[in-house]
Amino acid sequence: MKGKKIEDGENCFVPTSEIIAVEETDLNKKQHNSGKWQKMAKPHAFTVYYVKKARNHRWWCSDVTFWCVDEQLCNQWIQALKELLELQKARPKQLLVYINPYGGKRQGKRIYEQKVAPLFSLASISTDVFITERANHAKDNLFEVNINKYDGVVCVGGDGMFSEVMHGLIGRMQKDSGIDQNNPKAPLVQCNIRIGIIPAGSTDCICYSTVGISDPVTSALHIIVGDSQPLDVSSVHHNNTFLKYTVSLLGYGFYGDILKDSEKKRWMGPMRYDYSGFKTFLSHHCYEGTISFQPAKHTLGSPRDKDSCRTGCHICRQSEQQLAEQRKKCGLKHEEDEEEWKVIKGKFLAINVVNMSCACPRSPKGLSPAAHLADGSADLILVRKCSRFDFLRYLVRHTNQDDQFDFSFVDVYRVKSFQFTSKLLEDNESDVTDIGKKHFGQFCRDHPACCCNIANSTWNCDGETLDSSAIEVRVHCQLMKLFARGIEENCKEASRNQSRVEQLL
Ligand SMILES: CCCCCCCCCCCCC/C=C/[C@@H](O)[C@H](CO)NC(=O)CCCCCCCCCCCCCCC
Ligand SMILES: Nc1ncnc2c1ncn2[C@@H]1O[C@H](COP(=O)(O)OP(=O)(O)OP(=O)(O)O)[C@@H](O)[C@H]1O
Ligand SMILES: [Ca+2]
Repeated sequence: MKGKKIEDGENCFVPTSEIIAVEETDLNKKQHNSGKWQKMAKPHAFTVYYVKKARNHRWWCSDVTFWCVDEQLCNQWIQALKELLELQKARPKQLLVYINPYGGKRQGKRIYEQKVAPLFSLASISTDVFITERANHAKDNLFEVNINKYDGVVCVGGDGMFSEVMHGLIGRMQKDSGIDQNNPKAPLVQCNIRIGIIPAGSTDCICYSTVGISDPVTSALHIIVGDSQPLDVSSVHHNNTFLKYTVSLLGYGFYGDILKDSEKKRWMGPMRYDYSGFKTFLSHHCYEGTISFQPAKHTLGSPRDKDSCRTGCHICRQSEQQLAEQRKKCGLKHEEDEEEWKVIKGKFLAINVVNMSCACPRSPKGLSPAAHLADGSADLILVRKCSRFDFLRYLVRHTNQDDQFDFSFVDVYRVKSFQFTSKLLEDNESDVTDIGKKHFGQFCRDHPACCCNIANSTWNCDGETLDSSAIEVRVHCQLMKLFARGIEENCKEASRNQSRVEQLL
């Protein structure tokens, strides 16, 4: 925390919504060796802790101390400011915190204790902290706790840890409402308890894509000020059996293979993804299958838009309204039953379905830069069979300003539902006796010019593997909420203005 002292004739401007706490200042602890206050017999002071916005969406906690000769006046100020803070009704008072001590670089516990807990305590937030001892511990626990006691759930870890907490909360919500998650068409009940993410994982894509930076202090401050960002969630089913929910990447081929290989190298920490990424890139496998999807007609946006989803996004708001109206018109009928399906068959290096941009430190603009957080749609990115060199050109564009969709072998669609069946499965399931067709994969492997793999790939679902390759996916508009506000526009500008105001007043 950086502090400053406001003296005679100076002013400081801080919006109430960005005040973290107000405290009487202990002048015995605080040095007051400047100016006229030194001469004063018994000065009084109070400190206002507030959000300071820096570059690249980073927030930190700053403080300003106000000095005064009159004790009563000082107390009146403290009282008035505390009352103003009480009016900030969206702020959480009681949080349930889950820490994965083994995520990312295994720093979750230290990050929470050193960087986050002091801020929560400054903001008078009470916490029940739970350190996980095994995978799915947090998820299982969420089915048992008295959830109504809390104003939010915080997960300290990576995307996998977030996924656990999300499954716990959404699953609990459906169970309590008698909704069968195995029914792919079931209208899921929205989850109103917000989740906060303290990034301590390997990719931290969900945090990065919803806050703009992967930084524990910034995330803690978004929780403290009570931000709220609705988020689309997609459900994944196989043969009327629920598999998983996803909010970031559902990837087959390249990202599925990276994940599968990297799971054996967990000991390498976040580096495992680069190692397995390089290996998978060299192996250059493609997979054959059939994709069907329903285009998202309710949303105004397109994946090739130049503008991306920002705080208070109007595309998300209007798309959600449009969907609600459609649902009203259709009554009990499933509106998706009426809509057309598009079918695409082919050989793909990667099939990615993303509910958000999937921006992360490795790729600050993400897999689909114009994807929206809460518009009830996902972007389906198909990378068809191409040369290694072309695939590398495609990958490199995730790290620079060039358009990664501007390739003849890349197609992108905005969808509301999606299905995939691998060729291998189609062949095994069909009654065709043609041996050649049944062993298509084998032919491909034997054919030197073809890189199609005999085996299936695996689905990477927010960093977890799925057991089935044939899946059915549905986007559920704004199914849950995060303690975040999306990416703020002109962040640099905002921070420059704030400091200018502070200097001027
Ligand atoms: C030449 C450089 C090209 C760099 C291309 C970078 C593209 C990076 C795109 C990242 C997208 C992340 C999507 C988020 C997925 C999360 O739900 C999930 C769980 O945390 N993370 C991963 O699956 C973890 C996925 C990790 C992916 C790492 C990919 C690394 C690729 C390296 C390819 C090297 C080729 C070099 C050839 C000389
Ligand atoms: N105590 C624990 N022991 C082992 N595994 C755990 C424990 N707690 C949680 N997990 C599991 O660890 C997995 C990975 O955790 P996490 O997402 O935090 O880190 P990561 O995989 O390094 O990061 P990212 O998902 O951002 O790539 C999660 O799927 C979670 O279920
Ligand atoms: Ca979306």
